Amino acid sequence: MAYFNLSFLALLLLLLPLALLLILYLIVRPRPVKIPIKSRHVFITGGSSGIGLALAHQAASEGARVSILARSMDKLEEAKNYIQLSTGIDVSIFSADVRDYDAVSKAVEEAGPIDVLIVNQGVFVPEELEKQGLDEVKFMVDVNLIGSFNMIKAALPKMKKGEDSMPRSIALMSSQAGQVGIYGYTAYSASKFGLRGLAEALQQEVISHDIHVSLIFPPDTDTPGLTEETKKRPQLTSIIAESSGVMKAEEVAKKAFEGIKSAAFFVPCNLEGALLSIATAGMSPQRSFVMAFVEVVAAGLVRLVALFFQWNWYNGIHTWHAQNKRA
Ligand SMILES: NC(=O)C1=CN([C@@H]2O[C@H](COP(=O)(O)OP(=O)(O)OC[C@H]3O[C@@H](n4cnc5c(N)ncnc54)[C@H](OP(=O)(O)O)[C@@H]3O)[C@@H](O)[C@H]2O)C=CC1
Ligand SMILES: CCCCCCCCCCCCCCCC(=O)[C@@H](N)CO
Repeated sequence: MAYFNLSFLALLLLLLPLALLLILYLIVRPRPVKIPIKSRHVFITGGSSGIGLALAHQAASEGARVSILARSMDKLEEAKNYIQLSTGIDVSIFSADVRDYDAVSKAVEEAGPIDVLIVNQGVFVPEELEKQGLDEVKFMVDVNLIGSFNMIKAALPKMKKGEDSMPRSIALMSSQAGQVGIYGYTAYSASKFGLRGLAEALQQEVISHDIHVSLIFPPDTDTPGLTEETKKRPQLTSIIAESSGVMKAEEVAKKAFEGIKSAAFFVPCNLEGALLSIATAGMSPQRSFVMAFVEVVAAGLVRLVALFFQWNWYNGIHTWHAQNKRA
């Protein structure tokens, strides 16, 4: 009898997760889809530097037709030459400020219909809100958030009527600071959290046109932008950001393309990022039933880990203030 009960229990323990996996397999929406890159038109904003340049290089290496957009023509030409030399691919360049809708619209018109739009441009000036000028706050929101609206508004009509019948992608470059608010990043985090709302709503609007939205969440990444940023970053910003380490732009680009190709809605880039994505899954879509399973089963435990991170960060903030009062 005891033997029977035990094996029954073991069977149940095995069947429950299998049943959950089956249910999730049946219900995950949107459905999994593959986005081909080879021979397709990949348009990257902020493609002349850092992560954007690494993305452009990777797209070219995979045989895509690549266009990049940024303000400085000099940096665009430098990027074009670099990619030409290392891949033999000729990249189209467009000089425009994403804050200028007409300029962006004209660039998109010239570039032709886009298959994969990567909205990657971004600016970051970390400072405590009390010290930061509202002009800088507005600058970050304008470039990172409103600039992304401008890009998508300009590209969407032609993306809907794609030339081929293959699925297309709109990918947005967020940041781990777009998943959790970080000291010194009130404006930056707000601009990146904004991208999440944009992405979630947009995915529902474009799904019937076979367009798939991805949100990429890198940690600190070694780029010209980060070099500038660290010169003026509050110490506490760096201490908290160190929880997730630093990646190379090429590594982020590789993760980003893996995510884009599998049309993942959330694209974390490192282990901490994977945890962060489970902790902040919320009501975001999830196409992978395996990831959905992990999210459901690990939710409580990952929340506990998140609370330990907050414990650690707040202790750090208190300690820092105590020390700097004495100094
Ligand atoms: N580096 C990091 O630690 C992390 C970065 N990110 C995000 O990744 C993205 C790229 O960052 P990163 O590679 O470090 O940045 P870089 O500063 O190295 O490059 C930024 C790119 O964006 C372009 N750009 C900036 N402002 C505008 C504008 N108004 N209109 C058009 N293009 C513009 C720049 O060209 P130009 O100046 O000529 O216009 C450049 O090509 C950003 O969205 C950033 O928030 C996310 C997490 C971490
Ligand atoms: C469940 C537990 C999760 C634990 C992991 C938490 C780690 C969070 C670290 C946040 C780092 C933010 C870096 C922002 C980089 C950036 O965007 C700037 N460099 C500007 O470009």
